[in-house]
Amino acid sequence: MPSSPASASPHKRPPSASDPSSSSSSSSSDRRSSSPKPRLFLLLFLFIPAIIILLLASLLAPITGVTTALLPLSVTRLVHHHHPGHLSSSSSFLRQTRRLFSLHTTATMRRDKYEKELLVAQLAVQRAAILTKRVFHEKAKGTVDKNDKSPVTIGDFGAQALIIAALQHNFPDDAIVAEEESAKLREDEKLRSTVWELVKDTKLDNPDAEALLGGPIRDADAMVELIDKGNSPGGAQGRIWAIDPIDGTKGFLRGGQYAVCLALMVDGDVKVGALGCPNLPVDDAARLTAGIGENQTDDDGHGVLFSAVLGHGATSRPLATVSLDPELGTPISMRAIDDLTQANFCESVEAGHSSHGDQAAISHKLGITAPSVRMDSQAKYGSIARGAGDIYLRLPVSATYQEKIWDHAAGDLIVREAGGQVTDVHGKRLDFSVGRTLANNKGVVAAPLAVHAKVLEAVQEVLSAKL
Ligand SMILES: Nc1ncnc2c1ncn2[C@@H]1O[C@H](COP(=O)(O)O)[C@@H](O)[C@H]1OP(=O)(O)O
Ligand SMILES: [Mg+2]
Repeated sequence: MPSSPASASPHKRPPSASDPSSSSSSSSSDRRSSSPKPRLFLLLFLFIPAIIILLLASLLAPITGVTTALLPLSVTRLVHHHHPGHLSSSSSFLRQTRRLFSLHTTATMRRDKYEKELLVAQLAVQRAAILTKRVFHEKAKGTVDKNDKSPVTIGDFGAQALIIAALQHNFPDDAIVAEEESAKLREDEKLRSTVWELVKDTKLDNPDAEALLGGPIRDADAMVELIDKGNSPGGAQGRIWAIDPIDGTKGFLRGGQYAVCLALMVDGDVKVGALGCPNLPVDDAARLTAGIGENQTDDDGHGVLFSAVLGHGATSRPLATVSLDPELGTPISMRAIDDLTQANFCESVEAGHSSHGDQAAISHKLGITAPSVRMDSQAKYGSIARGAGDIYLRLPVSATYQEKIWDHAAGDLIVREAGGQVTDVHGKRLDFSVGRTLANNKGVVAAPLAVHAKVLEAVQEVLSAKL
């Protein structure tokens, strides 16, 4: 039968030499009732460590990313739980201390997940993608000029303005590297009003999500100013967003693949990436087909959003699903390739962007017989990340061309988080810390981690004369 606690029993057990618990409990209760000094000692025993923890955690906060806002709350709880009535339990104190630290660890992890950044990036990409789709359909109706590059220009400016508006609203101190600058828009009144007509009423159909992005842009002048906020020189320090409002302009025009691309770099390292691909199938299991490069408009319910946060994996979800839950989405991973001869390649449609001849020679060297799938934009990165394709090569054509960071930042992270490796043709990781271009890199070799070295070897053998 369980014995009742000594304090609750009207008949105290007699102290026994063989029963240390009873002797200590009785002596401690005696001490409690007879002398204030031990109480003071215990108070100090609890409060001094609590204060030291507070000071230490405050000092470490800038390094670890722990939000100091949590500290007073935790310490208050700690102190409350240790009023004199509970002072006898040192294990309870240890428990509370552990809880305090675990609270801080959770806070750090939450912060490392870049939850808000991911959510804003996803929603901003989704909203901008709606605008690009509207431009495409206006073009089809003949409302915007079909014969020149104006649909691209309108879509580029409009999407960039909408994304920057969302970033400025949520992270006003962050720098932005974006592809477009507004000079053309300032000169051309007609172009400006066409872009404004589209921008002013492009919104997410979820009012909470739209509010999170800051709602509509005030007026056409504000829109032009926002576009110019994307003029950061980039670099190795601080938080910098990279935007490509429409990557794959040729694909966009031909109803093929294009992507709305957004990534956050912190001190030169990509932490968050979002890629909206309006003309890719929603289904992650659909393998790439030769015809994926054209006539793939979103009319058939296409459109996928890829996202990744460094260290937290990559996901995909339908581009049409607007949600305030950044974790909604299906984890994606690259296809495990046992036999490299069964792999498939994707590459640029434009031979001027990546050497088709070198790619064919590399395929041959690796014993790959399937013809490469040609498609525009970072949709290639998204496609291999979800195992629809396997390998993406970008083989330099020009000795002087420097790849732009906005053409690779989101895709690089999404592939690596899906179990891939991304390097240049020399085997170096892409270096996003040296400005607006990848000045330290040449070309791209993206493949599942397990076969990347083998693919790189073949690339280097084929390119040996040029490297
Ligand atoms: N010579 C080149 N080599 C590699 N990429 C290029 C070259 N010229 C332009 N690009 C860029 O390739 C990207 C499209 O890639 P993809 O062929 O994979 O769709 C575009 O952003 C385009 O940049 P830009 O927009 O400045 O023309
Ligand atoms: Mg681009």
